[in-house]
Amino acid sequence: MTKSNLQTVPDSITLIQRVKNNFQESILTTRNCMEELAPIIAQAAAHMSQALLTDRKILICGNGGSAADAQHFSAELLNRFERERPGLPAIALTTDTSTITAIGNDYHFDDIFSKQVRALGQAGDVLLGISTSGNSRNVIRAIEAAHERGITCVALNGREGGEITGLLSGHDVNICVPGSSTARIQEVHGIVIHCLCDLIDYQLLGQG
Ligand SMILES: O=C(CO)[C@@H](O)[C@H](O)[C@H](O)[C@H](O)COP(=O)(O)O
Ligand SMILES: [Zn+2]
Repeated sequence: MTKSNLQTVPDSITLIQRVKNNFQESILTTRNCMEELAPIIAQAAAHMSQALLTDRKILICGNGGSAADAQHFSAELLNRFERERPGLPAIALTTDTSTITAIGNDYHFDDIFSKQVRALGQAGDVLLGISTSGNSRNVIRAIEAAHERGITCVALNGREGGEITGLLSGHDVNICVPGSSTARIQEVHGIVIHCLCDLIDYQLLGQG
C-alpha cells in the first residue's frame, strides 16, 4: 500500500472509540454464550481428562489464528498452565512445516491434518478441531480421519457451526460460539481454551 492509497489519518478520538467498540463487541459475544457453553466445555474437558488419564493424547488443528490457538493449547498442556504438574501429551498438527508442505504439495492442502491424524492418532485420543466458520476442509477431513481411528472429536467452531457440526457423532462435543465476526469468535475461543486447561488441571490434580 502506498501513501497515496491511505486515507487521511483519523483523529485519536475516532481511534479510541473504535477500540472501545471492539471491547464492547467482545464482551457482548462472550457474555451471550457463557451460560450455554459452560456445560459443553465441561463435557469436552471431561473427555480430554479421560484420555490423558488413560495414557492417550490430545491432537489439535486449525488454520490462521486458529493454528495459533492450537499451538497455544498444546503449549499449556505440554509445559504447564497455572499450576506445577508434569507435562501432558498434546500435539498441534500445525507446526511441522516439512510435513505440512509435503502433504500440501504431494496431495492437497485439505489433507494436511487428516494424514497426520491417521499416522499419529490412536483410539481413545481426542482431536480438537478449531474453525470459526466450521467449514475449513482440512479440519473437516481431520475429523473424518479421527472417526476412522476411534478418536473422539471436540469441535471449537463458530457462526452456525458450519459443515463440521453435521459431521459430529457419538461422544463428540460441539463448542459453537454464535456470532458473525471471526475476530470476536476467536476471542471467545481463547477463553474456551483456558477453561479447558483449568478443568483438565482440576480433574487431574484436584483443587489447587
Ligand atoms: O485470525 C484470523 C482472522 O482473525 C485469520 O488468520 C483466520 O484464522 C484465517 O482466515 C482462517 O483461514 C479462517 O479459517 P476458519 O476459522 O474459518 O476455519
Ligand atoms: Zn485473528
